Amino acid sequence: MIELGVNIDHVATVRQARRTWEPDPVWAAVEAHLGGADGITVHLREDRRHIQDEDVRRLRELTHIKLNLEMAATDEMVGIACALKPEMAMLVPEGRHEVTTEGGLDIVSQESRLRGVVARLADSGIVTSVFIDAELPQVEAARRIGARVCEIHTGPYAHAFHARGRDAESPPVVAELARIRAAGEAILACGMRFNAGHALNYFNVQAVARLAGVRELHIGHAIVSRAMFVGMREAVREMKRLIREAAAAGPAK
Ligand SMILES: CC(=O)[C@@H](O)[C@H](O)COP(=O)(O)O
Ligand SMILES: NCC(=O)COP(=O)(O)O
Repeated sequence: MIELGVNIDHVATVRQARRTWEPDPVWAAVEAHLGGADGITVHLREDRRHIQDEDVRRLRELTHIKLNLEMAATDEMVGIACALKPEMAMLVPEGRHEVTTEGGLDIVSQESRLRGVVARLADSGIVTSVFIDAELPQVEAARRIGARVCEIHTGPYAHAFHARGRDAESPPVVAELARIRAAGEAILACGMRFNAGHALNYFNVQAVARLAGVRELHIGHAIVSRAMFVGMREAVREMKRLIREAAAAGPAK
C-alpha cells in the first residue's frame, strides 16, 4: 500500500494571513486522518511563514498521527526535532524568497555536515528523510550520510505535466517521470525507502503512484485547495482513491 502524508502547511498560511487562531492546522490534521491520511507533514520554515512551533507541539501533544517534520538542516531545527521527536524528519533546502521549495537538497556539497545532522536525529530515535532531485549522485550521497528515506522532488514532473496541458505522453513529461523512476530504483538498490512529493495533484498523481517501489506520497497544496470546496475528509478520500487505483493497476508498461 502506498501511504499518503497530507501536508497541512497551507491551512496555517490562511491563518497567518490574519495572525489569528483559525483555521487550526491541528484540526485539519485530525480531519485528514479521518479521511484516510496515513500521516501528516508540516514544514516548520525558519521564517515561520505558516506553521508555527506551537502547531508542531500541539500536533504531537493532541494527536497520535504519524508526523513528518520538514525542516532546514540547521542547529535550531535539529534541536526542535530532537525535542518533539516526530516519526520522521525530512531535510529540505530553504530560500528566504522562494514561494515554495524550489529544488532538492544538495547533499553532495555538504556531506560531512549532513552526516552529523542525520546522526543527531538518529540519536533521538528520528528517521531522517532527505528531499532530493532525481539525480543518482544525490541518492548515493543520501546513502553515505545515513539517510533511511529519500523523497524525490516531483516538481519538475508536475510542472512539465501542467505546461504540456496534462498530456502524460508528451516527451518532457515522460522524460521527467523516467528520471524519478531511475532515482527510485537507485534508492531501493541502496536499501532506502522511496518516497515522492511536491506539486502532486489530482491530475498528475497517478503516474507517480504507478512507479515500482514508491512507498509514500506527500501532498499538500492540492489537497488543502480541494478541501476548501469539499472538506478535508473528502479531499483526502479522493486522493487516496486515485492513489489506490493507480497502485492496483501496477507499474506502467
Ligand atoms: C519540501 C516540499 O516539497 C514541500 O513540502 C514544501 O517545502 C512545503 O513547504 P511550503 O508549503 O512552504 O511550500
Ligand atoms: N514534501 C512535499 C509536500 O509535503 C507537499 O508539497 P505540495 O503538495 O504542497 O507541493
